Amino acid sequence: MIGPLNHVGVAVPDIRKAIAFYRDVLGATDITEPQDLPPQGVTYAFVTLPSGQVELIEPYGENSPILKFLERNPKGGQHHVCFEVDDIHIAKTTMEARGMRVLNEPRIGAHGTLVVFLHPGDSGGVLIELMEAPDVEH
Ligand SMILES: CC[C@H](C(=O)O)C(=O)SCCNC(=O)CCNC(=O)[C@H](O)C(C)(C)COP(=O)(O)OP(=O)(O)OC[C@H]1O[C@@H](n2cnc3c(N)ncnc32)[C@H](O)[C@@H]1OP(=O)(O)O
Ligand SMILES: [Co+2]
Repeated sequence: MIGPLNHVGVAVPDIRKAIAFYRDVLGATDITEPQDLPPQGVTYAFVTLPSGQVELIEPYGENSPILKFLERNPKGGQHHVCFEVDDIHIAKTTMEARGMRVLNEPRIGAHGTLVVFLHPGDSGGVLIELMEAPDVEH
């Protein structure tokens, strides 16, 4: 059921500084313009490296879910990993059946498909995002 790793999420205090680092120091390519995603409380941008994408996320708004993370990690840090699934609804019920706390109802994520998050307390301290793979026929 769990498909390929889609991206590694990195929380940052300043997304444009972070983009400059990934571009100028690491040579990232295909860098997207920062986009606000108010319902998810983040501003995000994707940078591409040979092994895949890094998603840079900066808090958006006072209720951003990453504000406390950045209070704990003021310079930013590795925040989550995101795996693709064919059907987010099946994935959600399967994860719940396997004892995972799913933190939200499926909602649109940065790639424009439905996503859910698993509570890191159930997944070895790693925040896991599941996203419905783009271009999957339903
Ligand atoms: C969706 C758009 C985009 C995309 O790709 O499409 C994104 O990925 S945006 C990513 C930002 N959105 C989210 O992270 C939504 C899901 N996250 C949450 O609901 C919260 O961040 C939550 C519940 C994971 C943590 O909330 P909060 O930090 O406010 O609660 P606590 O401080 O009480 O933390 C509880 C417990 O979890 C540990 N924790 C928190 N964040 C992380 C993390 N990123 N990785 C691992 N562990 C994390 C924290 O240390 C606490 O642990 P404890 O042992 O209980 O002290
Ligand atoms: Co993500």
